[in-house]
Amino acid sequence: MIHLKNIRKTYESPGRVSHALDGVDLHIRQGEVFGIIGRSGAGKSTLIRMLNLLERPTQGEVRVKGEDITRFSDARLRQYRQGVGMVFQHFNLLRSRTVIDNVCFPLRLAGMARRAQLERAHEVLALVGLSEHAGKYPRQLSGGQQQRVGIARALANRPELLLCDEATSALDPETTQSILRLLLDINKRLGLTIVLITHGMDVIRAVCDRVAVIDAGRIVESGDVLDVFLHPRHAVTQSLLSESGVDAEGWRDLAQAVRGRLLRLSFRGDATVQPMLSRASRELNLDLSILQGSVSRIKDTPYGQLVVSAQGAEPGLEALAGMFAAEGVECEVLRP
Ligand SMILES: Nc1ncnc2c1ncn2[C@@H]1O[C@H](COP(=O)(O)OP(=O)(O)OP(=O)(O)O)[C@@H](O)[C@H]1O
Repeated sequence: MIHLKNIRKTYESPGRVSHALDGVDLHIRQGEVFGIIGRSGAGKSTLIRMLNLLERPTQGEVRVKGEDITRFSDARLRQYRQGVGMVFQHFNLLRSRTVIDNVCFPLRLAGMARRAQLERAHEVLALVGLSEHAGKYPRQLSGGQQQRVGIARALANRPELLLCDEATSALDPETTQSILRLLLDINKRLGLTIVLITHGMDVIRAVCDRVAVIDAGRIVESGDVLDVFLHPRHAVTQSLLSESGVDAEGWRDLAQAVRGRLLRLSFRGDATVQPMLSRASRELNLDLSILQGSVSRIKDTPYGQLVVSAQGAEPGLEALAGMFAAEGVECEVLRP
């Protein structure tokens, strides 16, 4: 659906040139939830704003359904932007307008008649669970409710693409989860494509299908969220994961203290709940001990990773990898 090709964005101020984006290539598929994660100043906001041209690239193409939107006329761009909703970290609601008027705002800009505006606004308020708050002012609502208004406003014009600029960063953990559930529900029910930026891996894990990690204006790693969580390659990805409690390397401190072969096992889906360790121990006559492990979910898919030491006779050790492979478990030898 969206292809970013060799995007560069340079900001120049007296005595300083800043390369906010430095040759970004990215492909976002129709109907997916795509996450862009990186540290502060990495270029996330600049990147997401390329998708509705709130920022224009210094160089490169932003292709949406085959067309380079950087070449659109002003009128064409206005029309394109009506098909793109945006949700902001600090909600950006009009404080002096009621909830319903905030949601009507983009519909009014699009030239819709007042009656139709109200009808559509009530529809999207129902979708985000705020029907009974239509006549209130933003200050009368909690942060989570205000963000729901922001989402309703972004959906009013029936966009095909929803951009979320740190949409949950100003919210507490519980409210964050409820907003993320709402975004997932919208993605499934309306089939719209969602692109979000965040600095938290928990957000990526909860809602994204695919992820790109950005650092100093470059995409340093990208792929299916499961693959990136199970096999992070870049140091930035590894440290972002370890900050969110997914530490793939913690076993190293214990490795000296145990004997035997060290294996890293990666499970996904049904394999996560199979009693494979006890079976391997029983059938191959091995002693297995766990040095590190985690089991969690990415969207609806359970996944897990274990580091185990295996001790026993050579034939049993040799058969172990094959037994795991037959069950769809990846087995990596960390120490022979
Ligand atoms: N209008 C601007 N003028 C000059 N430099 C800018 C401008 N906007 C962004 N930058 C610079 O571009 C780089 C990327 O900024 P950007 O806001 O995209 O990062 P970010 O990853 O979204 O950071 P944060 O998480 O802190 O919002 C930074 O070095 C920033 O200082």
